[in-house]
Amino acid sequence: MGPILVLYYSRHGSTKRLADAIAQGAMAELSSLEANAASSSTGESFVRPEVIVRSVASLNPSSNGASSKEPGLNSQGSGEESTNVSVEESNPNAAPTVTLQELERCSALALGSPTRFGNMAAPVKYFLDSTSSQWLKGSLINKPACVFTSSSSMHGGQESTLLSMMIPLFHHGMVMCGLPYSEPALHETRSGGSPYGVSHVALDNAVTLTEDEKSLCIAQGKRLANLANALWHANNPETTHGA
Ligand SMILES: Cc1cc2nc3c(=O)[nH]c(=O)nc-3n(C[C@H](O)[C@H](O)[C@H](O)COP(=O)(O)O)c2cc1C
Repeated sequence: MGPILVLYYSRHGSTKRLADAIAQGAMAELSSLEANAASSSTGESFVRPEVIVRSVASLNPSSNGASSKEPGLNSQGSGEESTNVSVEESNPNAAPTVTLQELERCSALALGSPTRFGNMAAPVKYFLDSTSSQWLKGSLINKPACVFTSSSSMHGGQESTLLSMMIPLFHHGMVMCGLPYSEPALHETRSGGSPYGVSHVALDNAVTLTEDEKSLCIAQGKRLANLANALWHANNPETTHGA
């Protein structure tokens, strides 16, 4: 069973916090699956998969003089599409950059992006647009996935961003999982969190997650890991749990 991949882009750190909390939930679920297998009377063994946290690469520096604040503008600032993409600084504390092999090998994917005009950020879309060979090979078919986002305002397009990130994952044949309303924090949250996926509202650029946001991330990570194990086992009936 390949690693559970938590993949994100984050410029200021909020989306990274969500990613780290989802990874924490996934690891907790794997520990509990491992403990259950160890205490099982059937003597079933469980080979625990890794949880890896990765970021997508920033866009390449423009050599045509376009401002880093103006993605997509050409040197005349006309707004016409430039052949060189412009600089998008990433968080210096970002996780290592993902490779296509890591994506291909994963047994589950959590994909996160800041909300940008109600949509995913360009570096995330740019990365997804580089995955046609994984689509051709069907590498992600029947693997579970979830999506997450951070925005600066409560009604600034979190749900549309989450839905937009799901679309390419459906094309890849992934099995989308959100959060059920049996999660108490989904009823109680006064900030981020939705059945479409976990989120953070970074009012005044506050990157720290609320208790409800964090507990929903943990629940999302657990659900993703649990589904990864179940789906992988269903598709590989002859093999040891998690092997
Ligand atoms: C180009 C751009 C577009 C943005 N669009 C939105 C938006 O539509 N709605 C919103 O609430 N916040 C918007 N924001 C704010 C970010 O979503 C917010 O700061 C987010 O928490 C950043 O995540 P990060 O800390 O992971 O970088 C935008 C920011 C930028 C730079």
